[in-house]
Amino acid sequence: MLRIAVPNKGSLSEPASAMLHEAGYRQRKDSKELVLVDSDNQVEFFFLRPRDIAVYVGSGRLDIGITGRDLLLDSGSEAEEILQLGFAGSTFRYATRPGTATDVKEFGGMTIATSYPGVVAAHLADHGVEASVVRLDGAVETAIQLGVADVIADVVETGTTLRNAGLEIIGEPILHSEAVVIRRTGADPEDPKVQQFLRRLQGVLVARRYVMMDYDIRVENVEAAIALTPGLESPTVSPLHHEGWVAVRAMVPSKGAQQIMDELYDLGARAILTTGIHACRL
Ligand SMILES: Nc1ncnc2c1ncn2[C@@H]1O[C@H](COP(=O)(O)OP(=O)(O)OP(=O)(O)O)[C@@H](O)[C@H]1O
Ligand SMILES: O=P(O)(O)OC[C@H]1O[C@H](OP(=O)(O)OP(=O)(O)O)[C@H](O)[C@@H]1O
Ligand SMILES: [Mg+2]
Repeated sequence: MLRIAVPNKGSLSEPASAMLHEAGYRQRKDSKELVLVDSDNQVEFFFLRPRDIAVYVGSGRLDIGITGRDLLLDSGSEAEEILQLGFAGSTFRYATRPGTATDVKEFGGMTIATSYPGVVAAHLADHGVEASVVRLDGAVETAIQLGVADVIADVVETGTTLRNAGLEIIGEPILHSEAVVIRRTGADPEDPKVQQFLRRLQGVLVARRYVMMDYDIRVENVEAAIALTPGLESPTVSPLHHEGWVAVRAMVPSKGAQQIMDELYDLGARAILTTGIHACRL
């Protein structure tokens, strides 16, 4: 049985379970459940604190896990990213009160509060800056107001929390994070159980990002039309009973599908339909 770590709380928890459910796996009904066996699919899910997941996977106790790239890097565990999941996207950045500093290089001798001390210490070392790092569990933005730190380093999504705390961003993002699937560094990349799990999640990603587009078009315009809808490999072009016309079927990114439909219409395509993809294996 494949043993998989899933976040039990926080920003990653709900979208991770939703994605697993879409991929055909059983998910827990009660948020107090810690372990769930999906015998039909031969997997066992362990619902763990997001911050602990890289530790379990890095130790080899669990085969794979879903966590945030920032948490993986901060843990320093012997685990690596094998698939990006496209949710819980954020940047990790420094911020401070206006007037404190304008560049990381000015942080020397200051105190930096963060929930990610591993990431921050490594970043400061890379920039040759000697500063103290104070680890806090959350609500890090308040640390400056309460005099615990001069600078914070924290997750930024919309920037609203920083603005509300009267803080301004300093420098470029320390990293870009999103939810990722991880496994132990050096684990067998060909493991068929892991490969099947990844194909299922990739199927969900594709089903979320693409729609199927069908349309009819005159033969002489088909080349111009398929330039707009090249598909992932190659579009299907089938003859129609109506002479001089063909039917085209191709996957197109759902973002921008309406614009493609407008352009196809202008090219003379008709009966242009898009349908959602429920699941797929490429
Ligand atoms: N506002 C946010 N937008 C996107 N991703 C976020 C946000 N806040 C946290 N994350 C991501 O969630 C993961 C951290 O999960 P964790 O459960 O530790 O914190 P959380 O989601 O802030 O939950 P909580 O603070 O309620 O415990 C990280 O990968 C982080 O990048
Ligand atoms: O840029 P924003 O859209 O404002 O989002 C970023 C905030 O979201 C998270 O906080 P959370 O609500 O999880 O509280 P926490 O600080 O206690 O983790 C994160 O730690 C930031 O504080
Ligand atoms: Mg948080």
